[in-house]
Amino acid sequence: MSLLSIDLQRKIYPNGVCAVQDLRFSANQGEFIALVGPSGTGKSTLLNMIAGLDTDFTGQIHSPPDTTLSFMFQEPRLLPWLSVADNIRLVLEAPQRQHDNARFARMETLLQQLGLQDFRDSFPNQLSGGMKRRAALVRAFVTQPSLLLMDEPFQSLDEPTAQDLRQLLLKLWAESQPTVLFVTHSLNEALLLADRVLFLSPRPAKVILDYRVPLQRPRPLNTSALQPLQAELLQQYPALLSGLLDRTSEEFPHA
Ligand SMILES: Nc1ncnc2c1ncn2[C@@H]1O[C@H](COP(=O)(O)OP(=O)(O)OP(=O)(O)O)[C@@H](O)[C@H]1O
Repeated sequence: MSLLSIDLQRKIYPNGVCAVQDLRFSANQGEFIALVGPSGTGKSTLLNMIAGLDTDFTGQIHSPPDTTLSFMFQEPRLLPWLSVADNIRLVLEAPQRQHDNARFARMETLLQQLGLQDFRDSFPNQLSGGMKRRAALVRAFVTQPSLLLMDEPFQSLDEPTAQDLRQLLLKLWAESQPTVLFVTHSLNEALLLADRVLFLSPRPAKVILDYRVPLQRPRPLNTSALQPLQAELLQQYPALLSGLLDRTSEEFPHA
């Protein structure tokens, strides 16, 4: 069943930059979709439009009226003057949300599950980069969203930490099955996580390949298992992927 349907004709910023043109796709309930494309093509712009943060565009974005949304950004965006627990409570106590004890219980479970139970009263500047991302993951999942937007959430972390977070994300996703749109520069990360990879053109962004990842779940931890897929993709779509593969081979060494 479709959760999200995107039919965008155009997004032009006031300075004349056209970030998105003729971009169309739909996402089913519970699907994990990676968006991969060159730097500056319009990936963040697209997520902002889907989240309703940017409404100045021509086109349609449809989702059922009861869709609930979480957004995890490149930076964890924790408020520095609040503890980990208070940062998370903030989304539970947002004015439009009813006080719901089950959600507070869920916060405690997630803090435990992500190994943050002893850091619930710590402040963000007392946490490592990986722990801040864990807190951001708790915040993203605690409201049990039906749509989760993730904009390069594991960028600029060391590779083992990023790999741990990817596994945690897959576990949380499997438990509650939100539809995920995950922006990444890394083909390996996309192949490891997603059911489908949407490859975007250079700006203005449009979908140039909608690729279904032919791998069973649970996904292999060892990224060398992804090499045959990469090779096959490169053979089939050489012009499309050569740039991406060059960029990602360094950043994602074999586990
Ligand atoms: N507020 C803005 N005003 C004008 N131009 C903008 C604005 N925000 C983004 N752009 C431009 O729109 C284009 C798309 O930007 P966007 O951040 O969506 O790309 P991206 O694919 O997410 O990039 P990256 O992979 O580097 O994060 C870029 O050329 C960018 O400079």
